[in-house]
Order: sequence, then C-alpha cells, then structure tokens
Amino acid sequence: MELQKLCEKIERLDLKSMKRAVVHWDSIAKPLHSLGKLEDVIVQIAGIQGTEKVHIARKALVILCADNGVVEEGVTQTGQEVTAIVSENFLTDKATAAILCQRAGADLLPVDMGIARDTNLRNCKIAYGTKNMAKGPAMTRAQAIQGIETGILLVKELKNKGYDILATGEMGIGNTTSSSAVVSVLLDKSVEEVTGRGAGLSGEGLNRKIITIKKAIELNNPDREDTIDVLAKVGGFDLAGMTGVFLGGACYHIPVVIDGFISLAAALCASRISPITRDYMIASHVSKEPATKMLLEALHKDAFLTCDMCLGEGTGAVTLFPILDMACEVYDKMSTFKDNSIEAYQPLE
Ligand SMILES: O=C(O)c1ccc[n+]([C@@H]2O[C@H](COP(=O)([O-])O)[C@@H](O)[C@H]2O)c1
Ligand SMILES: Cc1cc2nc[nH]c2cc1C
Repeated sequence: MELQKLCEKIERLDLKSMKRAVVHWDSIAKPLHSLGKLEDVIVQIAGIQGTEKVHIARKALVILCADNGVVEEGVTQTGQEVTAIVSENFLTDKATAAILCQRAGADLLPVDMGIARDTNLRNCKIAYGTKNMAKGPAMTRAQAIQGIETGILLVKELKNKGYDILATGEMGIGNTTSSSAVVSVLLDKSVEEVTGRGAGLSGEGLNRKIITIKKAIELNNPDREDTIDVLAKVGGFDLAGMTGVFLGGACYHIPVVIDGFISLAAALCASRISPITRDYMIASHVSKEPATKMLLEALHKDAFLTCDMCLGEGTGAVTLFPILDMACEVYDKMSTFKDNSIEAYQPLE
C-alpha cells in the first residue's frame, strides 16, 4: 500500500482498554499509582494492543545497519569498515546488543539497509552506503521512501510471526552526523546545539563535524515541512528504515521502544509524517548525545533510564525490556484490595 494511504489508516489508541487497565492497576493492593511510569506504560500498551490483557512475552530488537558517505569528510573516530564488522557480530552474539538480547529474552533481527559491502545479514540493501551529503543529496527521494517502506514491512512480518513488542536499534559509522543534520533541520536548532561526539570523536573532529553538517544543510537546502525530503537530502538508510519501523508499529499495533539519539531522530521523523505514531512509542533512556533531551521533549516523552549510555545498537531499548516484564508481571499477578480485604483508595481525579 502506498505510504500516505498506510499512514492515513493509523488509528488512535484504544481508550476503553486503557481505562480498563487503569481500573485494574487501581484495584491492586498498593497505594494508587505508586509504580508510576511502570503503570503508565502498561496502560499505554493496553491502548496499543486493544486489550487490557497486555502481552509482551515475545520481543524482538530490529537493528537497521547502513553506511554513510559523509564519513569521507573525517567526521568519525573510526573507519566505515567498522559498520560491517559490528553488524555481522550481531549474528554471532558477539556484539553488545546481542548479549543484552539474550539476557532480556529478545530475538534479534539485524538488517542490512545499505552497508558499504556485502554482508550475511538480512538483505534489504538500498545501496552500498549513502552519497556524501557534503557534496550533494545523501540519497534520492525514492530511496528514502524505499527505506521507510522496508521498515514498515519488517514490522508487518514480525507482527505476523507473533511478536508483541519491538525495540529499535541501528549500527552505522557516521550516523550521528546524519542524525544531527536531520534534527537541526526538523527542530530548527543550530547545528552546534544538536551535534555531539558520536562514537568518541576528538575535539578537533567535532569542529569538522559541525562545519560539515552546516555545509550539507546549506548545499542541499532540505524542506523542513517535508520530512522525506530531509531524510533524503541529509539522512541515512538506517534512519529511513527506523522511521518505517515506528510507522509500522503504529500501523500494526505493536509498541516500539526508542533507543538513543539516532533512534530518537527517526522517531521524530515518524512523528512528523504521522503524529499519532508517537502514541505507539516508548522512550527507554537518555543518551549522552546533547540533542537527546530536546528530542524527548519534542516527542513529549519521558525516558525511564538515565545511565549515560551512548552505544546505540538498541542497547538502551533492550535494557528497558526486563523492567517492562517486571511491570507486566505485577500487573498480572499482584493480589487486589478485595483479595486482601483492604478498603480501596478512591481513584485520583
Ligand atoms: O544511540 C546513541 O545515542 C549513540 C550515540 C553515539 C554513537 N552511537 C553509535 O555510534 C555510531 C555512530 O557514531 P559516529 O561517531 O560514527 O557517528 C553508530 O553505530 C551508533 O550506533 C549511538
Ligand atoms: C566498535 C563500535 C561498536 C559500535 N556499536 C555501535 N556503534 C559502534 C561504534 C563502534 C566504533
């Protein structure tokens, strides 16, 4: 189905299921709302899944992997070849996200959206890396749409396989440069404000990165009212794919956990394409990259964890999974005021 038509079909959360979930929380023998955000997130998932019988047993992390042509400008600490190496490590459980997934009981789906060489990942390659955005558009509009549609189709496939909840991750040397460019344009913030050290860039490198992003924005002149134009001109294949994953979550009623800076940038893109998509997103952690807080604010999201993580790969999102499992377990198993013959609190207004 055409992207626009698909987005028009995205539904609001199911308020009746959310109300029933609140009633259930309020019947549990504990002070009202004393599990705070743990309660709120279960209510949100009830609204997404259209039932107060929330189920999150089957979890997956989708990692969109791609290279960025802008790396040739010297905006990263490591070389482009690292993207393929780390991405293939996801398959042999040698990368951090893979180890966290094992612990959290989540399956992992690493996807080649555009790594600069052939890999043995799931092949959704759009091209061998984007073009250098400091010299022209990173990709064509058709490629940006292909990336978004790929993300949506991946979610459809995972929904059909029975997954209940997804986490987003990415791997791509240089993708904090594309993310900062996208965020600067969409939030109308200065490049300096939204640009950080990515995967450990030196001070001198950071200056070069800022100058490069400014040059790319000036040269390509993306239209901030047209998110696909922004993604195409200064984005990346991983960002486009993740944007699709967030849209897919909303299309197919699956909660999608946002990871760090790059994932938040994609969440912003999805929310600009279809604002309701936000309701299907769960913010996991506050990455150390400087624009994280403004992105969370723009999305009206409050993250659960502040651990100074900035690894990407979906590591922050997967770290939230055990907490969500704990919340769900209390919601399912805890005894009620009635069971304990305790007089219930009056629900708060
Ligand atoms: O998730 C984050 O907040 C985050 C912050 C900084 C870096 N990263 C990871 O580091 C890589 C991008 O950093 P860089 O410096 O190459 O643009 C990419 O593979 C990301 O997964 C991720
Ligand atoms: C080794 C390495 C692992 C990563 N994982 C995500 N981004 C990364 C960047 C580097 C450099």
